[in-house]
Amino acid sequence: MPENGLKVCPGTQTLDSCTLGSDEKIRRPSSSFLPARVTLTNSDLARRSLQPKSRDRLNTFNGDGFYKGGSHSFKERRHSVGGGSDDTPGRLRRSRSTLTGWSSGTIIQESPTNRMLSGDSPNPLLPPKDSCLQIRNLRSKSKDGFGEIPVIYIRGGCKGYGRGPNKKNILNNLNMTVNKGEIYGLLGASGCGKTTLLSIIVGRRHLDSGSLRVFGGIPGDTISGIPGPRVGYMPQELALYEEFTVLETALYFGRIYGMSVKQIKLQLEFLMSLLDLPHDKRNLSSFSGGQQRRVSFLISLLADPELLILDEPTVGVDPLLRQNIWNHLLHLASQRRKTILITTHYIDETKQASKVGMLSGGRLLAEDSPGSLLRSYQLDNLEDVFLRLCQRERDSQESLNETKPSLNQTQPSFNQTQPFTPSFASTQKLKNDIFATSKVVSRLAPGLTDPNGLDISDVKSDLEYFDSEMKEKRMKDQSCFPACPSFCNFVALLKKNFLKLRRNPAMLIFIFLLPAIQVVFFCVAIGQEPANLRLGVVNEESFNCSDVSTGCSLSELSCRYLQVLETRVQITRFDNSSLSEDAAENGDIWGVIQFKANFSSAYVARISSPIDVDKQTLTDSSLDIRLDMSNQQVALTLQNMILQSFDNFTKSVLRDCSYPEEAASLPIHWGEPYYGGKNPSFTEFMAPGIIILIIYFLAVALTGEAFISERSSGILDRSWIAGVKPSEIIASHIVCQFLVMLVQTAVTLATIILGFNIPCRGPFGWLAVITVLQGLAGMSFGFLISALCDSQAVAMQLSIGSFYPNLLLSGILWPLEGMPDVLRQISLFLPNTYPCQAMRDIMLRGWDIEREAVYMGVVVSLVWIFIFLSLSWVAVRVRL
Ligand SMILES: Nc1ncnc2c1ncn2[C@@H]1O[C@H](COP(=O)(O)OP(=O)(O)OP(=O)(O)O)[C@@H](O)[C@H]1O
Repeated sequence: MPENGLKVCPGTQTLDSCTLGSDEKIRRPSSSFLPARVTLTNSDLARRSLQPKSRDRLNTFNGDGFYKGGSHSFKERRHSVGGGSDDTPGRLRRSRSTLTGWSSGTIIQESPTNRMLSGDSPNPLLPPKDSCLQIRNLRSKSKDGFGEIPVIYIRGGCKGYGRGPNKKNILNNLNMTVNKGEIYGLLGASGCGKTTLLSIIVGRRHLDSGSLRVFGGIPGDTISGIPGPRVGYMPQELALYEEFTVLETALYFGRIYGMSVKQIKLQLEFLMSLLDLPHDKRNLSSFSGGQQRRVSFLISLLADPELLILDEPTVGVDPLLRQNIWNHLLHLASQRRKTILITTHYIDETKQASKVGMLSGGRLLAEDSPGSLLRSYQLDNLEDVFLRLCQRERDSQESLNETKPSLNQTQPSFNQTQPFTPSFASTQKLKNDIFATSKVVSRLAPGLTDPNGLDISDVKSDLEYFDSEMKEKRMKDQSCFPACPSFCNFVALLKKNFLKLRRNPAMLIFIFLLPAIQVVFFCVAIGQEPANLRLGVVNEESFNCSDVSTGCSLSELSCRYLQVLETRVQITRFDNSSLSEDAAENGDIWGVIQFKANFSSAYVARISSPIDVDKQTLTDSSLDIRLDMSNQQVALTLQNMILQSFDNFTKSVLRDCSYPEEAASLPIHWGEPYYGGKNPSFTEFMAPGIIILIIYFLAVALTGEAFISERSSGILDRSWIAGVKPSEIIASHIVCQFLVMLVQTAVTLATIILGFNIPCRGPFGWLAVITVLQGLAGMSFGFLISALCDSQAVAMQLSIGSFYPNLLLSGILWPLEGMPDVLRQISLFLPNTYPCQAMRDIMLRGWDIEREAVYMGVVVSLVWIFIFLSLSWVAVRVRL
């Protein structure tokens, strides 16, 4: 969008942008700097378009008389002084306005507050003069003290929601001027775009097209002071931490505004008395709705801002207090020259405003002082004026629909979304008149070519002037600006984060103990050898085994073997194989061992002379075993027990008969393992992965909603408008979470290593470092999720969605060597894979940091932290 040019809102017809009605007034927005502005009726314009050129003298007047003048640049206007008022004529200002010469126009005069001399009265509550805040509070007055630039200046502002055919235009070529010291009451039906407009002014949203300047700068540009303490914003929602007291809330926002604790407390005392708020230490959650609204209002006043933007501040406030609030606003505007933009549904209260803007159909139907509006429409109250304007809009819209159906067909979304589309013409003839008028106007003033009724050259020069002023100020203030607020904001955010944790001690203890609790569950429930497994036995040699042989006795050896086996499994004896099979098929036992009637003699023959035995002897000396293999872990454990028991049984027989034990063993010798014990447990294999999993995903869960609740409650917006930056939010969360994570890591490692004797053969320090880094990676991922998601449900789904790939592919549950090659390569890029292997190598192999596998665990964790934080920062910046 060209900043200095004006264009018609996308999806809006050119003619729609004109502010003319059939007998409506034409305002000249470009003459917003003038004390006296002129509005013309449509008939005036039409008449003028037919007048000979020589009669179109350009005159400026203020209600009493005319000032004949031509075109002057904006800089010339800065030298103008005084102005007219509603009731009393003031001194004249020179103007370049090309339309001020039409004598039949209605005069829109400057409000009394607008005529006040420049310069704020000294405020004892303001931060000290040497603070950065003070330097940021740029005076909107020009160097020579005259001709202040407007505080809010919007020309041709367009804003819509949605895309393509679903796009809803909310603001359509809106022009608005709010001058210093004015109370500007913004009126409009619910849903007409008031909040949208306010959020654009404070820099939370951006115009699709058109120009906006606040304090002469573009919101978001640090030198404009927005976001920052120059603006006090009260949103419609509460947008406060309900678990905080009023003082804590004030301290949080006050620090962001750069105020000292003393200043905050001083200001708080005054504002609490003004707003009749209770001086107790209750949390805001126990305040009534009206009291909460007043606290919200208090926060917007806290830094004594130059510009107050109040979105329905008097909702839920009793009439007496409402009048108090208005009295204070009037005092701020008249005595302190504060500028106040206020939306309200109580139309009547805006009669106290210096100017009222009536928003409908995306633009201001009228923008004038209440007195002028009442006089112009000859009505008693503003509500009737508003209704009259809306009714007129509706009528003209209907007549336009009747006469020009094709116009609507081309703009379906426009008409659907804007019931009170402004009436510029009710017939084609009228439209032609207006275009003819525009042509005359452009002949009179060469810069005026925009059929929307805007003097493009005026707007262009205004914007150029603002920009040059801002450039000058930026150069002057550069030295102090960047450093100071960041530290103040960081401290404020950090204190707020810790306070939030402290406010909920039960939750804090739970957060600290949760990893330990999970580790205990893991160590107790997972990795232990299955016990009390039931095995059926059909022993044809001896059913009861009443007489178990000992020493070198070689009879009833089956009973001797079962005696060894019984120490590890539960044995159930069956008379015959059909009964045991039934039990196994019913799931009562995990398997059946069957001995032949001549097992002992056949087995002795087999081990005595293994080469000479016949096939029958081999069969009779074998144990017939069938297992239920449905549970691999149980089946493998049983196989292992049966084999080990048989090995022990054979060795004991050979030993008792004075034969070498090894004679019956497989000719394999298992040496000392390089790493780990001879009988490694599944727990040891799983422990490193479990530590990572617990720490990483607890961090994801704890930070995954960090921004979401703050964003949905409007607190994030409010903090941002107060001057907080995304990097500060992230940094404060990192510090806070880091300390929480240190405690979690200490508790987890102590539980697993000291509590459950899981060995850590390598350097404990590096184990702790990788654990903490994994927690930070999880925290950063949580930030990313919360920056991307609007709702907690979506964030939860994303967290769970990421949990399973990490669990299954990172080698936590199963060795990477068991995966297909491609998947193994992919899994190496996951944030937990290398760190898990590194921890396993430290704990079980005892490796140190010089090993590649270990330092890769550190490096990969750091890389993922960087990636997640960078993406979070981008996401927060884009979405904040
Ligand atoms: N983020 C958004 N996405 C889509 N539409 C939106 C969004 N925010 C607001 N709107 C729509 O824009 C229109 C103007 O909303 P806005 O909140 O500005 O109205 P309002 O005049 O402040 O209303 P009220 O007086 O009830 O607070 C409404 O129709 C609203 O539904």
